Amino acid sequence: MTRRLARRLRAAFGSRLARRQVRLVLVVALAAGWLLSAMQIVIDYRNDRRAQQETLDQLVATTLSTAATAAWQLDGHLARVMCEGMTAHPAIHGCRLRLPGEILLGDTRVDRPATWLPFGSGLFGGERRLELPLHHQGQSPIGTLVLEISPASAINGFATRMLATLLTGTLRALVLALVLFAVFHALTIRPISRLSRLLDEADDRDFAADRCPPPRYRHDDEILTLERAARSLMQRLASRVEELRSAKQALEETNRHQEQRILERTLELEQTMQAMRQQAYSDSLTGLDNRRAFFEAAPRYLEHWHRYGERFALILVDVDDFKAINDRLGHDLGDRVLRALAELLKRSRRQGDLIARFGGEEFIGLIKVATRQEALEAAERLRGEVTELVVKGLPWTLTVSIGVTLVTSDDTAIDGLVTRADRALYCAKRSGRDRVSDDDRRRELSPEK
Ligand SMILES: Nc1nc2c(ncn2[C@@H]2O[C@H](COP(=O)(O)OP(=O)(O)OP(=O)(O)O)[C@@H](O)[C@H]2O)c(=O)[nH]1
Repeated sequence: MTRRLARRLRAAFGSRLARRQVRLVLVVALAAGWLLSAMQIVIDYRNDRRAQQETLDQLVATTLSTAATAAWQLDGHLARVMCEGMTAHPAIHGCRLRLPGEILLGDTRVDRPATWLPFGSGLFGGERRLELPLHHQGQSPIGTLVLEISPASAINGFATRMLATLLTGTLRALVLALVLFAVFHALTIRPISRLSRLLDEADDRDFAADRCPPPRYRHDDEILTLERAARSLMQRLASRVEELRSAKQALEETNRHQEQRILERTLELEQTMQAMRQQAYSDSLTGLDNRRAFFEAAPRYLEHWHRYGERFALILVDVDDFKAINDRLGHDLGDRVLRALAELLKRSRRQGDLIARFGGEEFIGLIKVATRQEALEAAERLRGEVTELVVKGLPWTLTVSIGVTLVTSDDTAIDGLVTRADRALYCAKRSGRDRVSDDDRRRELSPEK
């Protein structure tokens, strides 16, 4: 219960608008309350003074004849009773009946409480003394009635009433402020606070799905209009956000699709380039590297020689009388012979060797060897294996001539090596074919047939 009340109070006074309104309402209500109290006090003061004066006048008027009788008859008892009656009035604190010759027939004084209102004497006049001459049947004065008047009790009474008026005025102002605040709060602050909370806390998806309940507000006024306008604005915003979200998703989907297509295209391109590279660097008939591939790769072999001291020999292998195979047995058989020879070269190739079709019926190779002798032996072995090749449709033994040259430290370009090997090959051909020749000795190494 207490917690609920505390929550309600927090909700009521939590907003800045509410706090500002409390201050304003308090100031206005207190100012109005105190103004009304001040007016009431002024009226009260005037009435009080008039009433007091009238009472005093009446008292004096009714007492004067009694005082005159007491003075005429020199009746001290009557004078005392009269004086005691006079001092019973709160404004009179002294009463004296004085006969000529300063003889006192009656003298009564009472103590009055002091006044605590600082400006009381100014408002009600200070203490004063009334000396009223007493006459009997129109004769010269037979005595004097002396009254000492004090405004203390009037001032105190007035002050007490003034305080009560101020207190009730303040209380009334506070109650009024509370009522005004409650009304303002119910009419404006609460719906505005709810609306601002609703706008603050709701998610755009809530607005899009119309999941936000409207604030409980039933008055058809500007606040309701504001709430409707805010709701419609938020709904429009929410639908725009939704559109943007879908557009973003569609864009991301398209991007993914495009990336996928780019990847596929790149792969296709790479495969095409690989195929083109393959075509550009390999011989379509035999599958060996072609002349271009050989000339691009060969410099690396020379570099190896110079950097690591690895030794190589260049060999040129040329089919003997190949024209005769073509002319007599047909071009297709010629092709088959070239393919069979290429297969043999591939089989006998060791790791690190570079073998290529140099052109026509000529093959070239950079083979790893330790010495010139080893190079010649390898060439010789190859030549022997060629003679054992069986090619279907070829009625005679296939032979090749091989030119060999060793790579030396002076060789910086592959062209010079090819020229040397070609010279050795020419030498082998001229010496009768089916033999190996090296460029140094310029003679065939194969036994004479
Ligand atoms: N079938 C076929 N023949 C080719 C190919 N390339 C070149 N030729 C033929 O190879 C033959 C080479 O003949 P030549 O240069 O006279 O050489 P050869 O007849 O072997 O004579 P030597 O080399 O002196 O023994 C020519 O007839 C070319 O047409 C090819 O790819 N396929």
